[in-house]
Amino acid sequence: MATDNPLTRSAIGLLCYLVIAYVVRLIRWRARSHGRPLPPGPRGIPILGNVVYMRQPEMWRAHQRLCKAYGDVVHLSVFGQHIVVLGSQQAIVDILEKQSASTSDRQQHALIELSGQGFNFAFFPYDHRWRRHRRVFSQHIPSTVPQEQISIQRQYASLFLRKLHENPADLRDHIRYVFSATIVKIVYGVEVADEHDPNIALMAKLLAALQGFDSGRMLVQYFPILQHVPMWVPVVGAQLRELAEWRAAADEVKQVMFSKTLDDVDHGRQNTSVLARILQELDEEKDVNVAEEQAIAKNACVTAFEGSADTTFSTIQAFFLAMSLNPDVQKKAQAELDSVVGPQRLPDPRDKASLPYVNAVLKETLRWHPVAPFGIPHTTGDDIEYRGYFIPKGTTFVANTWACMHDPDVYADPDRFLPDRFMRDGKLDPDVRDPNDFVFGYGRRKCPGKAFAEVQMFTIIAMVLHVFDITPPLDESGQPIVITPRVTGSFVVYPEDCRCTIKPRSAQAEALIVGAAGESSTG
Ligand code: HEM
Repeated sequence: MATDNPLTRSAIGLLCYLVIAYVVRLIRWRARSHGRPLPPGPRGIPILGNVVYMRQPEMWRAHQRLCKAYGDVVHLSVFGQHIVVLGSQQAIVDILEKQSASTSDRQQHALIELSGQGFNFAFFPYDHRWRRHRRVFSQHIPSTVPQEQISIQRQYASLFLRKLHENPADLRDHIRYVFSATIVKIVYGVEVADEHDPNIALMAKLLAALQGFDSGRMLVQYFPILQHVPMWVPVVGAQLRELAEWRAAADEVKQVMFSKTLDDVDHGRQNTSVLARILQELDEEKDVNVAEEQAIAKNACVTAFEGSADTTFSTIQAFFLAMSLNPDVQKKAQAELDSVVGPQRLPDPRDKASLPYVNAVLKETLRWHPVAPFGIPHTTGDDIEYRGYFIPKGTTFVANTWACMHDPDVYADPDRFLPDRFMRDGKLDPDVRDPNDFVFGYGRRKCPGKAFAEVQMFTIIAMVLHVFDITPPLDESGQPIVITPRVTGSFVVYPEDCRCTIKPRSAQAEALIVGAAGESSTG
């Protein structure tokens, strides 16, 4: 008989095992899903699933098309991982806001630790440890921005004006500098002199690592087993070496910046930074695990730096590009500043309520160029139901923030930069969809630096418009170069080209720039 053959017996045994495993899985799935289907979506290819939808240029446009074909809640599967694309405000609010007790988790993968990002609580699972980090962050960078932090933002914004005046061609470096230096001063109390300061170089390494982490090109993200491959293996070995450099950069930043602040505190030097305060409070507290609390403070501070430096850096580049492409908008904002603030002083955050059009410029910048077109994807920690569909625990939600910001039914002509769409009768129109409710994310994971970022970006935009004219860049023969707005990056995006010509609006404006630099104690 054929079954006497041990090979055949093993094959039959394996087959029986597979059939039983399949049936058990099916029964369990039925029990969990109660027969409800997954949301609709395109058919995938074996093993890879719908990977093609997760790796393509301008993925947000591709997802918008996907939602047109299948509806605003679309199921994809990539290497067996469930992904649900959310393509409308309704679906995002229903799932990420209203069910946020279940949908605030993050997908965990080997790359987070391997790339040195294990400290960043933006990537933590939704658990007790995340809550402790987030609480420390929100106590010290609260939603009502303290006056002391506003003053530091203003001081560095003034310095930014002077740097732009002296060397407008280095726009990008100045933007990088102003946001990095401000957060480093607020969080660690460390003064960063200029773009060439070693602290900036240190932080730049960390940001390069974050951008690499985001890029999706690291193979260990998809095949964690590859982390055990020897370094000499082509391609993977080179990636593992790169990851080791990123880890070293993250450890260095954490340690160097922490030690500077600790040294100030230990030697009684004046330091009123977030970290110094936390360390002083810990000194006075009894019954706390100081090492554990210090580790949380260290993580929260570097997370603040990472959360702040790139998002604002990208948004303000988009602002300069938008201004050089839209002279009418610029003139209108300048007219408002002239009439409300006048030529004798610079605007400041207290003018915010009296400058609706400048507010509209900021809103339109955030809408036109959402820096994180998909936010940071959430994951569900429980099986959930939506519109009769079953969404299993562990599903990752990709919320198409970009699509909500470019919905032609909400924003006519969405690719155009039109701050007027937020205005009615000379005031901000409360009935227009507010980009601030989208671009900073959703539910319990919503950006905790939102208020801080809004005040800082408003201050910079208002100050820049008050004293500078921004026009297109010129070529060697003095002719304007026409820039077509395009972005680079994947999960965080940056304008590909934001070159422009920046000149003081008048002699009086120039005096304000120079005078403002005198106000700042830095640089
Ligand atoms: C243009 C400015 C900014 C934008 C557009 C932005 C956007 C975002 C988005 C989309 C998320 C993910 C939210 C979610 O998971 O739903 C996020 C998270 C976060 N942001 Fe921001 N952000 C900005 C500025 C800042 C600043 C200035 C800070 C710090 C001072 C900051 C700190 C953080 C942190 C710590 C998280 C992680 C929150 C968590 O997972 O619990 N962000 N941000």
